[in-house]
Amino acid sequence: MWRNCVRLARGLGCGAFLRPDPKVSRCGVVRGLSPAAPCSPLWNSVTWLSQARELKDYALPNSSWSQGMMDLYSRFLEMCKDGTWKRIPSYSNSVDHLPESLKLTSEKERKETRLFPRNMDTEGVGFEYAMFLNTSEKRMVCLFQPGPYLEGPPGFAHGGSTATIIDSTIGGCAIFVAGKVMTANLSINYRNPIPLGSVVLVDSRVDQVEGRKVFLSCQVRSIDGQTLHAEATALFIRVDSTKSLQQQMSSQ
Ligand SMILES: CCCCC/C=C\C/C=C\C/C=C\C/C=C\CCCC(=O)SCCNC(=O)CCNC(=O)[C@H](O)C(C)(C)COP(=O)(O)OP(=O)(O)OC[C@H]1O[C@@H](n2cnc3c(N)ncnc32)[C@H](O)[C@@H]1OP(=O)(O)O
Repeated sequence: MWRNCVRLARGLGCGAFLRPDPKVSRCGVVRGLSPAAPCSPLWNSVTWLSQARELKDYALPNSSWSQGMMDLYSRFLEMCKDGTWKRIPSYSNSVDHLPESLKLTSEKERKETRLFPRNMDTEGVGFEYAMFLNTSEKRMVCLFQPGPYLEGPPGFAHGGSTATIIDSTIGGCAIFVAGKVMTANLSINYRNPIPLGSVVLVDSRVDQVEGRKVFLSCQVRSIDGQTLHAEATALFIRVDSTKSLQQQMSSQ
């Protein structure tokens, strides 16, 4: 079963968080993948992408990460050891995250599907973040360090960038629990501005699932938990009938 989980996760592009992969360099680039590399239907289905270009996992530490970001990241990695939490790898193209079963036909044909927060060319200037999933709690947390290109009020993160990271974290949580979803509603209360370069914890969870509707909530807090920066509720709608990633992983 473990082997199948690993295979599935590779198909999802998740190999990096399941076990160290010798093909993944320290900066998270997956090198030299070919059809002869570890084989499973899901793995094979993503090799056409990796042949065309290298898959870089952006949710790994880089030199722009502050000590606070590194410390928090290490704390969550520790919590991954007993399987309670899982580190979620992150790529610049959204389809690289998805198994074939969750892709629309048009996505299969499209080679470039840029995922907005992962498409800044310089490390540290925009969205630096790493996500961790707790499946039993239906919870996704995101460690977020906003860079200077996200400036809104002088010295602070633009509210739209905060909305983006909330939407991505909540969205990631909804995807793992419910499968392919779209944001239908996102309601945010901004409580305290987020200083650029600081590190905050975006903590989201699924509160309820009613048919195709997935209701979630989220809080954005400082690392010490003392400052509430924002809180949000969201409604996501499932847009197809495929099983959730969580169901697929547990049925392997
Ligand atoms: C992008 C993939 C990345 C993959 C990542 C993989 C792994 C995760 C790792 C890391 C996470 C990283 C990234 C996270 C990814 C994504 C986050 C961003 C997500 C987005 O950024 S996504 C873009 C913005 N999003 C839109 O662009 C949606 C535009 N919109 C529509 O596409 C339709 O509107 C739709 C599909 C929403 C519904 O359309 P529909 O036709 O399927 O359904 P319908 O309208 O019938 O509604 C069914 C029932 O929901 C109720 N309902 C609908 N809307 C409501 C509302 N607003 N308020 C209250 N209730 C509502 C109805 O009232 C009815 O309720 P009832 O059944 O009770 O009558």
